[in-house]
Amino acid sequence: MSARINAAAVFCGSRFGNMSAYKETAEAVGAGLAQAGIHLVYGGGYVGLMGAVADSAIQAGGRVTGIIPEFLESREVMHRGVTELIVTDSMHTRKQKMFSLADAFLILPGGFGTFDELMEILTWKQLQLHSKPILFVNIANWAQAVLAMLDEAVSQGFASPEARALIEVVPDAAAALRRLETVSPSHNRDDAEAAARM
Ligand SMILES: Nc1ncnc2c1ncn2[C@@H]1O[C@H](COP(=O)(O)O)[C@@H](O)[C@H]1O
Repeated sequence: MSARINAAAVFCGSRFGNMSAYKETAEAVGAGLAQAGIHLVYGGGYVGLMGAVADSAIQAGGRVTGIIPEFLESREVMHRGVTELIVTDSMHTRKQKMFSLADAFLILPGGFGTFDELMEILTWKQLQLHSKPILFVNIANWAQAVLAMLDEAVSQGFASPEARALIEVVPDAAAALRRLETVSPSHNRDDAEAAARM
């Protein structure tokens, strides 16, 4: 696969979850990005699926940038084997930096932090601050309840069907990696200008 984009940000859990498929998916995504020559941008931790995606990308020879806020350095066990580690002063700066480096976003299984990251990147897209793809990797239907919540917001008249369509749901790592092959780097918006509005 030849890379059409430079970098993808992966949002995922700082825990492994209850099914082996979650870790296997994180590893497949990490290795697949590396093999495609796509730079992995992630939250900088060594634990859970975050560590798994980074480790597999590193093992496959990929470029990995971890971005972690100073106060989480010890709690999430900062990964010291990554190509580049950026320590930020806040959670918000971390997300802004991840946003500005990435051409696309992959959401893997995770907990509340992953949900926060998903909703922020989705609402920035809803506000037309960016047009980068958001791929929700719905392994074993783990995200069914999240997707149902989004659908309900549309049903209840709180969100538009167009906004709901801003998330692409893919079933597994292979489908996510295939979709990335079709994405062009996003140059239609000045990231610095967009970041100033976030
Ligand atoms: N409130 C939060 N905002 C942004 N990011 C967060 C928040 N809480 C946790 N995080 C980060 O998200 C990832 C994954 O967390 P999980 O809860 O395991 O999904 C991790 O890097 C947290 O620091």
